[in-house]
Amino acid sequence: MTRLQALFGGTFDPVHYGHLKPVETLANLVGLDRTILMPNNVPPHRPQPVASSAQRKKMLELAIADKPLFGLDERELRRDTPSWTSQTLQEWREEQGADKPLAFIIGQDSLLTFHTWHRYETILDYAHVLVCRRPGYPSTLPDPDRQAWLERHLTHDPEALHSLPGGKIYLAETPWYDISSTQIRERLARQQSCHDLLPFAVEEYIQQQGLYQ
Ligand SMILES: Nc1ncnc2c1ncn2[C@@H]1O[C@H](COP(=O)(O)OP(=O)(O)OP(=O)(O)O)[C@@H](O)[C@H]1O
Ligand SMILES: O=C(O)c1ccc[n+]([C@@H]2O[C@H](COP(=O)([O-])O)[C@@H](O)[C@H]2O)c1
Repeated sequence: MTRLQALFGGTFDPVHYGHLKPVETLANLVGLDRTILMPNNVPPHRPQPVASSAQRKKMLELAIADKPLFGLDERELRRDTPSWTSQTLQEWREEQGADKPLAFIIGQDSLLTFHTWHRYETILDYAHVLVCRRPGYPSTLPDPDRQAWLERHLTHDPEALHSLPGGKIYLAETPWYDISSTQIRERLARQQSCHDLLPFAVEEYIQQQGLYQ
């Protein structure tokens, strides 16, 4: 069987356990040997991050140094235009060939805004979308047409993710982590500890760089 490959895109300002831990469970649920974290350079739908692209990349490297499941993809860091996921996945699909099973990982909050993404409807032409649960966000879409769109693409069968190149949405039963980068930035600005929220090496780097003060 061709193995499913997955990219997990994000701003990662900074990376935290709410990114890493659900994806570790997701990997077991669907059979991912490797998950590639992909920091964006110019986030399409939000203000520019506080940390530079180089700092966000370094924090990711520190976070995954002892975790063989994870790799890093720097392709979006090499582009100065908005990091449109549809464009990135189109390029990735062209590199990988038409038949290879590919997936893009998002959290539930991203699924709720997915229909606002640039050329969102093309994303499923290039890859599956794997969704991790996130506390505080509803598990259904508010608009009936969008919910119908979701249901047309849903699969509950991880095998389908390996046997088809793309086109399916899988809602994974991953554990809830009530952690956000915003919460971490705010806590650090108030000199509060973030020990339980992100890897120690990342916290140490943040202190060293004087980030989020
Ligand atoms: N706690 C979490 N549980 C599940 N998914 C998450 C969690 N935090 C982030 N994600 C997902 O990871 C991806 C990258 O998220 P991002 O880097 O924007 O983190 P964030 O914590 O949402 O950041 P910010 O607070 O700055 O908006 C998104 O698809 C998001 O849905
Ligand atoms: O392509 C888009 O229009 C688009 C809009 C919003 C987010 N994204 C991507 O989705 C991923 C998660 O985004 P964020 O803002 O939650 O870090 C990240 O890779 C973004 O580049 C992509």
